[in-house]
Amino acid sequence: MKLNIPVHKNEEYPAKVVDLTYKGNGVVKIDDFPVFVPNALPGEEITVRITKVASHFAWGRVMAWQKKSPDRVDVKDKKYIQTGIAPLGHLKYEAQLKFKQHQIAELLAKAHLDEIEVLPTMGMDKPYHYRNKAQVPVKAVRGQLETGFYKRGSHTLVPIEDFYIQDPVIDKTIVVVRDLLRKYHVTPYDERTGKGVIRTVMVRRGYYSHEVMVVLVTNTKRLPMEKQIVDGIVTGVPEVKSIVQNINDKKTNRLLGDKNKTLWGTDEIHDQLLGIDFAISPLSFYQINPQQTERLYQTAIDNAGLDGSQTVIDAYCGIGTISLAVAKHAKQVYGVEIVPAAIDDAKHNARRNGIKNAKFVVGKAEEQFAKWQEDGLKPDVVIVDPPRKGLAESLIEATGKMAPQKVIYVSCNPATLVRDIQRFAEQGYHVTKPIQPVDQFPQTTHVESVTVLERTEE
Ligand SMILES: C[S@@+](CC[C@H](N)C(=O)[O-])C[C@H]1O[C@@H](n2cnc3c(N)ncnc32)[C@H](O)[C@@H]1O
Repeated sequence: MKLNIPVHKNEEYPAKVVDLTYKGNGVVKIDDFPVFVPNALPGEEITVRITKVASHFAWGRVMAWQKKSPDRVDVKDKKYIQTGIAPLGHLKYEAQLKFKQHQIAELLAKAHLDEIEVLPTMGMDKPYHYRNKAQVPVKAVRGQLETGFYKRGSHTLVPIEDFYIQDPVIDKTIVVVRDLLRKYHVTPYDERTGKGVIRTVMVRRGYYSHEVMVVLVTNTKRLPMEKQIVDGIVTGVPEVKSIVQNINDKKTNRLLGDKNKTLWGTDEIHDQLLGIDFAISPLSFYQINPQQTERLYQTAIDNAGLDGSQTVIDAYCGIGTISLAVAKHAKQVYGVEIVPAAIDDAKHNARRNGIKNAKFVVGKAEEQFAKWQEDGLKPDVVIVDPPRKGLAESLIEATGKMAPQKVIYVSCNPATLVRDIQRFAEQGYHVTKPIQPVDQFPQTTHVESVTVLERTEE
């Protein structure tokens, strides 16, 4: 069957932007045919040039604006759009927060769940400079060693000094390291030839502790001019507590290798989340935006309604952030997580904080739920914080059988959240409070939220 496609590559059309996708692209319709246009906002009138045509949609680029949205802000630097550091950076922050709230509301409406209310998104007072971790590639650009970020969908490095959404101390640290690598002629890794020394610079900084960790990822066992570079970092970054070499000598897209060598200072740095002290080593997972993580998880914990007598399951517990914070308000907490290293960190952090009523298990949450159910475990509250794909159906069924009074759902994907709300209804659980979105990643399209489900049917 021949498809009737009304647009052609490289042709230009006048168009009105009618929507914004969940990925932050504007949508225009040309004879009802959808065209996705980056950097275009609803209400804008534009001239669009078609860049790519597929069978049911096309991509386009804005060539000119006839009318701009009142929600548009000037992007500080076009590099943030080119690299995808701030894909919503052209939208006013208040409009970003509404965009996130509406995304959940629209998906609920499509599922005929309009009766569930969605609260305004909890945002940040300063929605930039929030990231406590940077992983920047190092490459030769026109013969000079540069640090920066890749252009979207490519391995072309765009040199950047101010990353806008990262802690500025981290940005400064990267420049100090870059200048030392240049000064001592350390060669950047070349992924085509597999030659060169330095691949990536990773920097972490504790939000409360201010402790800085610098990780130099090398393609070689030895870091040339090690002493000079370490001395230069210690002098140039007063808050540094740990300098580590991570060896990654494989031809891979993975950023970090498995082997770490502490070159100076401690093996780990520390920071607090929800009053718990966490040890962070080079390979540990740790929340990227601590201020908003505290608000997101505190919302979840407050809604659990704990008084010290309850048994709580924290599914997809990662390094146990929620479990360890919940432990002081519960009788017993059980955490399950698929990554063994994260569970090691959770146990390590429980011991360091003197927490004895949290038990952590490595495994697939869906399988562990079936085991707990068979063992007769009767949690009062189940907290879930799954990855984007949401919950396995079997986990929802096992939850129904264990019959907790409440399920607190921390979600990073509204589409799977709405699907799972419908599946929970089949088990007798209904949303009893408005959903609370929390902006964990300002300037990006990520949408996090907390939903409270209660057992309303036997
Ligand atoms: C959104 S994160 C939760 C982070 C956690 N609350 C914390 O503070 O560290 C989702 C977690 O689910 C884990 N995960 C993914 N699939 C899983 C599965 N089938 N069973 C258990 N954990 C899984 C991931 O490794 C990740 O740590």
